[in-house]
Amino acid sequence: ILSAIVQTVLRPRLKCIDGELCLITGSGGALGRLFALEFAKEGAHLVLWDCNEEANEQTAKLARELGVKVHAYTVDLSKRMSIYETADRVRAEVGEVSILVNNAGVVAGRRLLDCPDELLERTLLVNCHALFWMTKAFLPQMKTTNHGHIVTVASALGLFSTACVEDYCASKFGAVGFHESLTHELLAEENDGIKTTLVCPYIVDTGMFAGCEIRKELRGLIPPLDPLYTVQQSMKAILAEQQMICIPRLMYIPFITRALLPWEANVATYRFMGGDKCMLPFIKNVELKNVNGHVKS
Ligand SMILES: NC(=O)C1=CN([C@@H]2O[C@H](COP(=O)(O)OP(=O)(O)OC[C@H]3O[C@@H](n4cnc5c(N)ncnc54)[C@H](OP(=O)(O)O)[C@@H]3O)[C@@H](O)[C@H]2O)C=CC1
Ligand SMILES: CC1=C(/C=C/C(C)=C/C=C/C(C)=C/C=O)C(C)(C)CCC1
Repeated sequence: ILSAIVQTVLRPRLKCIDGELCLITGSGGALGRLFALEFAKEGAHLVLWDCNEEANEQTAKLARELGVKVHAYTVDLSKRMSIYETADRVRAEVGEVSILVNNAGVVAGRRLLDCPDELLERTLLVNCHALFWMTKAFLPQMKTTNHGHIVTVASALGLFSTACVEDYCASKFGAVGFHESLTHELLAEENDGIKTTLVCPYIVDTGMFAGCEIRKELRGLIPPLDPLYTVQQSMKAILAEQQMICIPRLMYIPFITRALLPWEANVATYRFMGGDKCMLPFIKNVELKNVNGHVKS
């Protein structure tokens, strides 16, 4: 506890990652692209994985302009063999990855009973199962050198839940459990040179949860996060080798009260803050998008 207090009060030393090889999944997306650019600014060479080739190439182009080596791969993270085959290619064509940022994520955005099974399954495959295959592919080499870092971009919804995003909450609670168990394993085996960081943001203004909102009066108090701010806070935590970060810090409160308060008290708080129905406008948005082919505000 004392060490945690000292680390909070004093500015922690940030590690140098110049020349390290960093793999980022979902690097064609909003947060993935910003992670790529922040890691590039720190001098890390990049391996970029995304299913969206065009968006990924755009990220690669932006990162190359910062003077680092970048290799982009098109991969479907919902397919185990696609992950293993691409990992083999990375090892043969680029080298050994020492920083792994598991950032790619999806959400069905439909009510459970209206949602095709495949869409629910995809959320678990991309947000949770892929963590197993990525770790199995890249941890062995990190273990041989006792050096590396595995970052899991989960969510505040991996620490507490809300209504109508069962697929997403299940996958992100899974990601949090995976991260914690892996961290304990590395510590128990004294692989103390391999660090882990869990990133748990609240709504980020990237469009992924467009429309998701809490009670109007409270929106000023807990506004959606700026994507760059989210990534910069995450970077600080990663470079400080911090085990976990909630963004904003306020998100530690529902995480703690979930365990501390009786269920009914949590339900009352959700109702009061508009946390109970926050996903309904988001789901409406997805519905409109599916009907019209574009998102309406
Ligand atoms: N935005 C938010 O409010 C929050 C997001 N997060 C988490 O942050 C992470 C990044 O989110 P964000 O940047 O907003 O999302 P984006 O949708 O902008 O980026 C996700 C990227 O992952 C790609 N991707 C999706 N499925 C696959 C797949 N099967 N194989 C390979 N790549 C895939 C997407 O491609 P395509 O676009 O083609 O689908 C996209 O480029 C996610 O894990 C998300 O859960 C956490 C908290 C809040
Ligand atoms: C449930 C709940 C809240 C709302 C949380 C929301 C709206 C979270 C959205 C997170 C997202 C979209 C994460 C994506 O990964 C409050 C008001 C904070 C506190 C009361 C309980």
